[in-house]
Amino acid sequence: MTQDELKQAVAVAAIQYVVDGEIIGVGTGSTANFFIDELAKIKHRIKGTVASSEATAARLRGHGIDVFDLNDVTAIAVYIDGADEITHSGAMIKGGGAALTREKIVASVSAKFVCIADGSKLVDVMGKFPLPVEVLPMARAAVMRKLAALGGQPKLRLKAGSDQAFITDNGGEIIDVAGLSITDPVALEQDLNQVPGVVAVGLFALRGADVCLLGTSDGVKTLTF
Ligand SMILES: O=C(CO)[C@H](O)[C@H](O)COP(=O)(O)O
Repeated sequence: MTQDELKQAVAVAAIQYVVDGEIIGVGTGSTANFFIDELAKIKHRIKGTVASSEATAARLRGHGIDVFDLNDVTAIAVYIDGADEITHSGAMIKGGGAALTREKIVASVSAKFVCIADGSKLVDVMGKFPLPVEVLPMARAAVMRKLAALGGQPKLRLKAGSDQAFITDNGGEIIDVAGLSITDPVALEQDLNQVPGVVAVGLFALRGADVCLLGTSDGVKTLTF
């Protein structure tokens, strides 16, 4: 199976976690996009959604699915999103699609986090995928020095085909940190959360996934944490 077929398979499997009559949190990225297209087929069953990015909101609305402002919502039944890496304990690196801050906020309000990923995302130790960190632009250099002091190789994310910084939906910039071997993701997330100028770190360990639907050539495997 191709990687896209695996993503499609987990997107289909995720529909069983959609709670009828409730608001669903929706992630960002290519796997989340497959899920959105599946969700559109049962949109009459849900109250609506909260989106983790402008791109996701646009895709949901394109399917005629209601998108609520998080400020108008008190509870989200389930949050469904992809990941760049996930461990056997449900900790994740996210933010390859630059939506980590809103993803973390929407996930924090959600009763359950269902991660949907192709099998290549399951790792023993995270860090092969560079860790995305969203920063306020004025703090970029200061935060990069701190990240280098932690042993990482920080690199400012650029707009594709340009030498300009990529700007997130929140007006922030993204630093991608290579070279980290993340043996204690909870401690690293706590430490990086304390660095002034960091808006959000793409480590989801303090609030990891509750379930991971993993696409493999043997079918969709369900990991629960
Ligand atoms: O965190 C994310 C976006 O910020 C994505 O969930 C992550 O990058 C995985 O993306 P894809 O499903 O395209 O592999």
